Amino acid sequence: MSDDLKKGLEGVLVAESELSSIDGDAGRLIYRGYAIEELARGTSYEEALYLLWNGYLPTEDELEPFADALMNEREVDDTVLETMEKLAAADERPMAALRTAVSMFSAFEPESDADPEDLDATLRQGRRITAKIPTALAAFERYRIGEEPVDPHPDLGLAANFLYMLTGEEPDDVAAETFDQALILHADHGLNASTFTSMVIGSTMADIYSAVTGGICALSGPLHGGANQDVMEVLMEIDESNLDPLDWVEQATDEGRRIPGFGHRVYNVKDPRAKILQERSEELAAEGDSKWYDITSTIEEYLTEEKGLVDKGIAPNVDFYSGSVYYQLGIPIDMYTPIFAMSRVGGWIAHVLEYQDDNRLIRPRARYVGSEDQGFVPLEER
Ligand SMILES: CC(=O)SCCNC(=O)CCNC(=O)[C@H](O)C(C)(C)COP(=O)(O)OP(=O)(O)OC[C@H]1O[C@@H](n2cnc3c(N)ncnc32)[C@H](O)[C@@H]1OP(=O)(O)O
Ligand SMILES: O=C([O-])CC(=O)C(=O)O
Repeated sequence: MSDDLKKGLEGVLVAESELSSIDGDAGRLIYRGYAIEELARGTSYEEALYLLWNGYLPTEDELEPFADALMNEREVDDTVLETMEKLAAADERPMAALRTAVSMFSAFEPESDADPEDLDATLRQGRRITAKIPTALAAFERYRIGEEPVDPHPDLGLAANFLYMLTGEEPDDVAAETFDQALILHADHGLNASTFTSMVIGSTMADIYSAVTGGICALSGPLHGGANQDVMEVLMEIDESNLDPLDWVEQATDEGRRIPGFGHRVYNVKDPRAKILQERSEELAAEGDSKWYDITSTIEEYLTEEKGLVDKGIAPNVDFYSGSVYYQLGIPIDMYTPIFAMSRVGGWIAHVLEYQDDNRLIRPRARYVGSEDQGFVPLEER
């Protein structure tokens, strides 16, 4: 037994996986052997899900029933909708509402009595969760703006349907394709903190609802999925400060503030997903308001080149450009992290199933550095 302390489990190997691989020095990400760039440009989120869950890219004949099954399971029980309405009225945060919604879905799971070792049943349960998350989230947003939820659209895939349920209007092709691509880019990423959380929960053979709920909790933090919202808030803070963006960043870094959307445990170079999202952000900017793209790219250039962060291995991560993309799609800022969850649920489910297929309880240890002998004193004598 090694006594080496690996704070934050950095570099600790805990599992084998065929799902995704990251080369942090080359800035390369693959899902099951396919480069993320090819998947982002050539597939839909449904195809990426199929790939992660089944191990290969589907044919058209395989994709159709898979996408239909997802469509048929989009509706959520009225009790969930009523809860979304109450949480919206209580000004709850969308990420917390989503956490509650997923936990509630299990009450309406038709296969709730399935044997935990029946991994086919777990996958069907996971598919139901994945199908319902956009519906619950969009309903929450509708209630928040004083509108009724919009029923799922019978002809739209997961990405376009979410935008439709959010706004009540069918998105144009650019919006639907950009959002679909963002979902593909966020679907999996090795043993990141939220996926590992789901795996730890899954390793106890707890149900997939618990594992996904735990993943949502871990994703919500600012060091992980919460950073995409923080990036947009920083951009707005810069805009409202009336300072030159570079003066603002100079001041922030001098004060020791961490710039959200920068830095990564695995990448020492720019995240390949950030490159793709940057392209999307630039394209959207060319058609509309270029302000957010301009501020973001100016900050990147300044931090990486002039401040030398790139030499320290600190570069833009996936969250750096997703904010300006979502903003230009008209998505409310506090929905950015829930959208990340809407996509990453695919990876959580895939990793839990892969791990449970050859399960061993995850249980590390801590080095005890407390006192060995305090000398016990009964309550009345303390
Ligand atoms: C989807 C995702 O989860 S991607 C990550 C999203 N999170 C963010 O964007 C938040 C900002 N980034 C960070 O806080 C970090 O880079 C993390 C948490 C992502 C990775 O952290 P770790 O691998 O644990 O690195 P750690 O926190 O030890 O930082 C290492 C060094 O880089 C510096 N650093 C890391 N990120 C940043 C940043 N965004 N801005 C400035 N400096 C940074 C740290 O100050 C530290 O410097 P030091 O050694 O001189 O003290
Ligand atoms: O891998 C990580 O640690 C964080 C990340 O980029 C992700 O989860 O997409």
